Amino acid sequence: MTTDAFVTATGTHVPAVTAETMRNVDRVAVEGVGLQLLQMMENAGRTLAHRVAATGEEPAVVVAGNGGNGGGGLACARHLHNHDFRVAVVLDCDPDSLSGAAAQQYRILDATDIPVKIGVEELAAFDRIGVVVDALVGYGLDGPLRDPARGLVEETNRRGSRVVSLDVPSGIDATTGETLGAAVHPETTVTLALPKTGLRTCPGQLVLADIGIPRVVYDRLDIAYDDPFGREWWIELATGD
Ligand SMILES: NC(=O)C1=CN([C@@H]2O[C@H](COP(=O)(O)OP(=O)(O)OC[C@H]3O[C@@H](n4cnc5c(N)ncnc54)[C@H](O)[C@@H]3O)[C@@H](O)[C@H]2O)[C@H](O)CC1
Ligand SMILES: [K+]
Repeated sequence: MTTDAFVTATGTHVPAVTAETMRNVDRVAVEGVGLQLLQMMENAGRTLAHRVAATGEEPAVVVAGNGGNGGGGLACARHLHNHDFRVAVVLDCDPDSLSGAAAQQYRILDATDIPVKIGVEELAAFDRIGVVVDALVGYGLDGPLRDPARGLVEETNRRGSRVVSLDVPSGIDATTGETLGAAVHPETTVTLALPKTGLRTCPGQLVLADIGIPRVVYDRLDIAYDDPFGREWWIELATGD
């Protein structure tokens, strides 16, 4: 299901999609045209790194879950580190519980000297945090945030840190926009490929990142898509009101 709810600075209308439709986009991208999740995740992480760098804040602390959202955060940490930004990672889980593309991202990260810590006590132990990168949960939220993710969100909010969220602010339902318990309050959300219907009421700036999905995928899913990016790799969106 899509609703035409976002518009670019040049007036292009961008269809918003539910979490279910986004899963279908991922499925057709992988099974239909051969784009791998790891490729899309890497594109997501690199664009996120650009937006985090633009805050001018250091250190950046990437708070990462164990799914696709977390994997994008791990890629972001590596791209920031490659460009001499001070960065650390706080996982909400033991790295051994990572799987698929997120585990592949962690394996690469583990070859670097980026500090990786686990749990809310480690987040609280930072003397100073320039910006929190919220890569805990994206469109895979299944209900009110549970610990440890909830504790990490509450600590982030307690600190009052600047926050940049990946895809969907953690704790907000990607389809309905409901906050089902605790949720972060990002200044910027970098959402991926297409905006989600639940982002209409999203606080702060909304940036849409191209993660390399060819438009044929949208055509196959009958999603009315006018290229919103032109010569840009990411663009700012406003609600279409
Ligand atoms: N084409 C795209 O849009 C792509 C998006 N990518 C990113 O992948 C996520 C979706 O990944 P998925 O693994 O399906 O789910 P999440 O990572 O969002 O969430 C699963 C993660 O969250 C935990 N969790 C879920 N509900 C709760 C809860 N109520 N309380 C606590 N924790 C919860 C769960 O345990 C998992 O750890 C998308 O948002 C993008 O960021 C891909 O990178 C590439 C393609
Ligand atoms: K998130």
